[in-house]
Amino acid sequence: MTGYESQKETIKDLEERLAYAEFQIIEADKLRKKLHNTILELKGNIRVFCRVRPFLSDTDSNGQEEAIISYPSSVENAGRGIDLMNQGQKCSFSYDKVFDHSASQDDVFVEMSQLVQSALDGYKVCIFAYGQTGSGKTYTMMGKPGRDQKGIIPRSLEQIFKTSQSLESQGWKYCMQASMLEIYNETIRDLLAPGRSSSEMPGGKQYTIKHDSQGNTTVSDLTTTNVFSTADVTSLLEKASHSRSVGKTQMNEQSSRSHFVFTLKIFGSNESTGQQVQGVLNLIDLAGSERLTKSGATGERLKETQAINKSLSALSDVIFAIAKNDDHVPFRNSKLTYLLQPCLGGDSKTLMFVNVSPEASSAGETLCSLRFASRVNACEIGVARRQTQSKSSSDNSNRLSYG
Ligand SMILES: Nc1ncnc2c1ncn2[C@@H]1O[C@H](COP(=O)(O)OP(=O)(O)OP(=O)(O)O)[C@@H](O)[C@H]1O
Repeated sequence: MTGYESQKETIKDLEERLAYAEFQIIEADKLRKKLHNTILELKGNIRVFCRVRPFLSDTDSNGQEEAIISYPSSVENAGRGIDLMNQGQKCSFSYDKVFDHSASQDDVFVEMSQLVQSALDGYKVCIFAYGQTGSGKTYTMMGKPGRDQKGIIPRSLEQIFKTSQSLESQGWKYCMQASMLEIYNETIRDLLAPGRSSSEMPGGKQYTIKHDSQGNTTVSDLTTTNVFSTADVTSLLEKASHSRSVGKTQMNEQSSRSHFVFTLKIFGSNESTGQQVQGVLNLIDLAGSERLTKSGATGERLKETQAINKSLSALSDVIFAIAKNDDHVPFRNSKLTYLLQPCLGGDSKTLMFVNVSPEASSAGETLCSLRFASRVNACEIGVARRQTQSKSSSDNSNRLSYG
């Protein structure tokens, strides 16, 4: 064999190996999606992760804080159980995952990156953080500046953009639209409205929540912005955070007094297979649940606290109605529950974080949060459906189908 022929042979061999490797990647990706969906279906739709905040230096200045939280050592509850001592009694709970005070932002995100990924596959995904004021919801969802401190929202967006780029080699093209709103005193505020200041609302805007027959949610007059990179979303998040209503209570100086809802709509199409997908990622930082007596709120703050408590109790009414399989679920009793209706009552993949504080002074609040989370964990809301459309079906009809 001549040198030329042997080189040709080598190239052919390499090409065959490359084609096989590409085939294996596609097959592995299909398997990943299938396994992930099977796991979610087996687990039911609303999953619950619990995260315990570390003691903060000003709450444990002498290192003398009494430990009220411990973790069961049994093998079956490892990483899933949490025990709380309240008024001399031990209360035990278990969830899909429990993160102790030492869990890093990275440890937390690793556990949910597959869930985030499924928004790109055409699912509706909803992740929300619930818990007492100062228990770490904003830290979990948004995080702090610095690579290691970034929370779920920036990490999810980084992953979505990175993965969407890598899927380009398989023929996928994605278009993404972001919107951000807050619900403050039962009123929706558009955090990306041009020229918006925290004290004034753009006139004439209605912000009416609507769900269509396919479970897609829109809020009228809400600003939606096309985003092409993590940097685009980061600058929108900065804009939104300036607009957010932040007040001061005795519980947490930087306490967020509103529910914050970040929505990323994802439209994907594959030129080679003709497939189209439409996914949604909802990331929600709820306002803190707190008792009126404990927060020391008066005047405007008291009104805010009452509105927050009303919408959080509407959330628990909805969850309890779903858990009991009631015919009527009172989604319309608050803006928050009506907005979340497709996530709570339908076909999306929903994960709730219950954030808890470790201090003995918060034991009562922690017990309430853990009990609520157990009810949420027991809810089965149906099977998540992927919103996808193939080219052949689009020839006959313009509607998206679920599959
Ligand atoms: N896992 C953690 N590691 C380190 N610091 C944390 C952690 N969780 C929370 N913190 C810190 O605790 C404080 C309160 O947390 P955070 O603001 O996230 O609470 P929150 O539940 O969002 O409160 P609110 O309901 O008032 O918005 C912040 O200073 C935050 O940085």
